[in-house]
Amino acid sequence: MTMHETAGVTATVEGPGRGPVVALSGATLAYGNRVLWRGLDLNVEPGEFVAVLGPNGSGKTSLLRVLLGLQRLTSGTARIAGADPGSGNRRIGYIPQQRALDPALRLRGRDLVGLGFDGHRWGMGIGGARVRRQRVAEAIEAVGAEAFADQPVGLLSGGEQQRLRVAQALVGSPEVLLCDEPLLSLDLAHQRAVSELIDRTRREAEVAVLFVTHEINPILPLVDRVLYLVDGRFRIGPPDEVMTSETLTALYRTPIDVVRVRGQIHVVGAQSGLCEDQPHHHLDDEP
Ligand SMILES: Nc1ncnc2c1ncn2[C@@H]1O[C@H](COP(=O)(O)OP(=O)(O)OP(=O)(O)O)[C@@H](O)[C@H]1O
Repeated sequence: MTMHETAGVTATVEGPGRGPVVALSGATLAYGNRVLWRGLDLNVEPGEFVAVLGPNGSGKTSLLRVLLGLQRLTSGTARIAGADPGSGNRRIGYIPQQRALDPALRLRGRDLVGLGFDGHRWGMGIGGARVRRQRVAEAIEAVGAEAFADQPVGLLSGGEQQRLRVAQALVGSPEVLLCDEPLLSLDLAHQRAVSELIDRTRREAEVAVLFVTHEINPILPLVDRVLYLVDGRFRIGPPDEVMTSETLTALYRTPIDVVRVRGQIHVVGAQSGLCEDQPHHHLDDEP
């Protein structure tokens, strides 16, 4: 797999000090009486990598849905890529939670990736079509998908489909990347490769990344800040501040131990469904 080339990602950067790419202020989301999160203030700067953690049902995907304009806040405000959610989607790359595509889907992988480019400002004149083809090819190469890019996507494995989704999200040179558990169903080599691609993209093109995950360890070195959601409450801060026994005990309101072993974080608690209860590596694994 060749992951050394960036997926032709050169987001339009309006210069230093252009302000947060994602801005939530006093944001509250409730379904009926159930409050997922309340009073959330979060600014994500260009190039910043924010991991969104929390147990099942804590509202991680709902946060991405708010930013995509698919779900209205109950109160507070949200802005993304300089616009209200739902109106600036061309500047947003989105990697949805893995869902197997219909096996009968005849669309080729290359065309799936191309959908991520369409609506782009270059339009579809002769030059535009050439640029589109080139950018799609670069994105496919960046995720190591050349070997299967011309096959119907419905026949590909879950991991192959997922790599094409990553390429689709990056091909339009987004300003912000919203990722919903993008490493799920990828083997370890491709987890590393996709993480590195996202990391390189955000550094080179100053793309802000919001990365929903149940497992922080594969991305721990990349994370600038963690947003940890639990039962309507949240904490935001660098991993060293949030991923501590004290902070998570306060957040879960039940005793939690955060153990660091060989550079990895393991969260241990009596309550089932904790964020890190299924680490990729056991504590006695070799590093
Ligand atoms: N439109 C809706 N109406 C009512 N409840 C909803 C709606 N959308 C989501 N929910 C509920 O809100 C809760 C949060 O869902 P969400 O998918 O955001 O959680 P999550 O943190 O991403 O969970 P997981 O880790 O399981 O993916 C869930 O209990 C879900 O059933």
